[in-house]
Amino acid sequence: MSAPNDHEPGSPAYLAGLLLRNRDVLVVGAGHVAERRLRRLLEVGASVRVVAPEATKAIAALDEEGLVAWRARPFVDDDLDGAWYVIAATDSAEVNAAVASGAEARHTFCVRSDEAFGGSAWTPATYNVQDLTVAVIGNRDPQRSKAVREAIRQSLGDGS
Ligand SMILES: C[C@@]1(CC(=O)O)c2cc3[nH]c(cc4nc(cc5[nH]c(cc(n2)[C@H]1CCC(=O)O)[C@@](C)(CC(=O)O)[C@@H]5CCC(=O)O)C(CC(=O)O)=C4CCC(=O)O)c(CCC(=O)O)c3CC(=O)O
Ligand SMILES: NC(=O)C1=CN([C@@H]2O[C@H](COP(=O)(O)OP(=O)(O)OC[C@H]3O[C@@H](n4cnc5c(N)ncnc54)[C@H](O)[C@@H]3O)[C@@H](O)[C@H]2O)C=CC1
Repeated sequence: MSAPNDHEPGSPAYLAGLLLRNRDVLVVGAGHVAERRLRRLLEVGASVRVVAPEATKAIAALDEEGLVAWRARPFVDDDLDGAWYVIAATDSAEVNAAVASGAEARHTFCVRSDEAFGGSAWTPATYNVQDLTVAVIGNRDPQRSKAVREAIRQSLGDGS
């Protein structure tokens, strides 16, 4: 399946602060990448549905606690209905492509975790200090984005 976008590498992302509180967010896949993103989505109050046959212990525990709604089965296209934002984080390129193309058809922003240009959004390296959120997006170099975030964290100090 071809990538729905045709960005040039290096084309900048338009950074928007999504207000996801109580908004439906779909996470497809429940492995370690999904787990990292879920934490952040829950911090901002999103209403998260997870679809995956298998989940990490931490995600299964969040489901038990009622903090996310996990459907223990493979993705189907209808799962995308109603979602404001989608994360495709399965270990199958085919499934991630199907998620991204279904989201594209619905004009719903979607991160494709295994192929940057196959989706319509990227996840920044982020942290919060008081009422400030710092987010860094690079060009497919997450380690660099992480390092820049840490440099900003140090320059601000934890409490400022
Ligand atoms: C394009 C983007 C789209 C997106 O997924 O949103 C993307 C894409 C890809 N990442 C890959 C690999 C890894 N990414 C991480 C980690 C992070 N990745 C994040 C963001 C982004 N990753 C977006 C770009 C943002 C930017 O460039 O600024 C962070 C910042 C945010 C977050 O994930 O929360 C978070 C660090 C934050 C933190 O820790 O705080 C690790 C480390 C780990 O997992 O421990 C690895 C393992 C290897 C390694 O270390 O490089 C692969 C290859 C996958 C494969 O091999 O198949 C692709 C696919 C591709 O580039 O096409
Ligand atoms: N963007 C990023 O930051 C990173 C991306 N990756 C990429 O993300 C992918 C996922 O990585 P991990 O979370 O480590 O994988 P993992 O193997 O821990 O988890 C994969 C998940 O996908 C689910 N899954 C498989 N088939 C499915 C289907 N048909 N429908 C719904 N869910 C399905 C599995 O049940 C499991 O929950 C990797 O293949 C890699 O390409 C890896 C590291 C970082």
